[in-house]
Amino acid sequence: MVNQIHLIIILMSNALEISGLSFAYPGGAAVCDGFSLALEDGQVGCLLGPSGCGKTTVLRCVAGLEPVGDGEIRLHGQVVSRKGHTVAPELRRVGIVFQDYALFPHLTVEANVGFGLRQQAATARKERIGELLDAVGMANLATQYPHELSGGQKQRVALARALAPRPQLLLLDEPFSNLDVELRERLSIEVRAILKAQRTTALLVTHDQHEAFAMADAVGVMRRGRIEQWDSAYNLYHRPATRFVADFVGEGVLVPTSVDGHAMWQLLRPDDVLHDDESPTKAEVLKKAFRGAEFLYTLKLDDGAQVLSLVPSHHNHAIGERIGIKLDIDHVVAFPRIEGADD
Ligand SMILES: Nc1ncnc2c1ncn2[C@@H]1O[C@H](COP(=O)(O)OP(=O)(O)OP(=O)(O)O)[C@@H](O)[C@H]1O
Repeated sequence: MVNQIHLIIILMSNALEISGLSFAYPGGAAVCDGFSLALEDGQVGCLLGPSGCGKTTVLRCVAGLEPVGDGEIRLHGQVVSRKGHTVAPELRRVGIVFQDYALFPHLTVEANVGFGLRQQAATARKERIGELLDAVGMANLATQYPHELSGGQKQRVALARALAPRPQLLLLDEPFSNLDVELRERLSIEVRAILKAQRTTALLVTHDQHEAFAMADAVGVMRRGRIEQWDSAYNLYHRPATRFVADFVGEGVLVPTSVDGHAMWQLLRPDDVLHDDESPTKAEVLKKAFRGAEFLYTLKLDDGAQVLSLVPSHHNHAIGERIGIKLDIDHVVAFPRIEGADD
């Protein structure tokens, strides 16, 4: 009976639930205060935010590396952190992938991957190592040492090592920030596919929104130790809940406007401002950035306001030229203009 109740609790509960978490480093100010989030089984979540907003600190609390103040952290319904109670990191079944790979230099790729499986019988261990090396595309490098691998290959091994013991949660702390942009984009997509294939619940931390968008089912934009908006990438971009989210996610400008007599800021994304030679509304080209398929133009309107416009790159206009524009706004996003509160 007790076991049945336990099973029902596990089935009903989230894989990870953080509620009302507060945390301060000894002698320091609060890093998190009233921080909450929940991840369902198999969901990939991401904390996205500027440097110093507390992303890594939240991961450290979830991993059991820091004792928490107020609030609770639960893994599949079991409280692993609350004030005065911290389940040790090695008892949480939480895997971690770090920015700097942290591989064992004296162990081969396969020994690194098998490190967390030392208690298992040799055959089962070998089978699991093989399965993971296949999943991350490293089977042909099984006997190499870390110093013989590229950055991307090292991070694949680190991922395989973290996944090998089937953690109930995987934490990834800026996993691709040491890699070049192209590889970063490719690996984010690959790693998401691997996590989904292994049905792993994961929480990623990054300040790179492309990485967040490529990998996560839901993204929490953090500011000063709290989540401002927990949402899909699409909604964060098109329906930002606060001015901070609008500023932090994607490109765009906030232009002053008036709605029903109220002073507001209206968000204009570069894809809201279209270039149209026939349009009577003209704007001056102040800056242009070539992006391959498109130019990102910074344009000055007649009232002095500046907007961005994404234009197919065969429309190659000179700085200082006046070009026709029109707005194509599907959904107006506006925030109240409050004196002194627009930081
Ligand atoms: N060991 C520590 N002792 C005292 N303060 C710390 C410690 N580690 C971090 N902090 C402080 O806590 C705050 C949050 O840091 P944290 O590393 O969690 O931010 P972050 O969002 O992960 O930043 P980044 O993107 O730069 O890694 C910062 O103000 C930082 O200075």
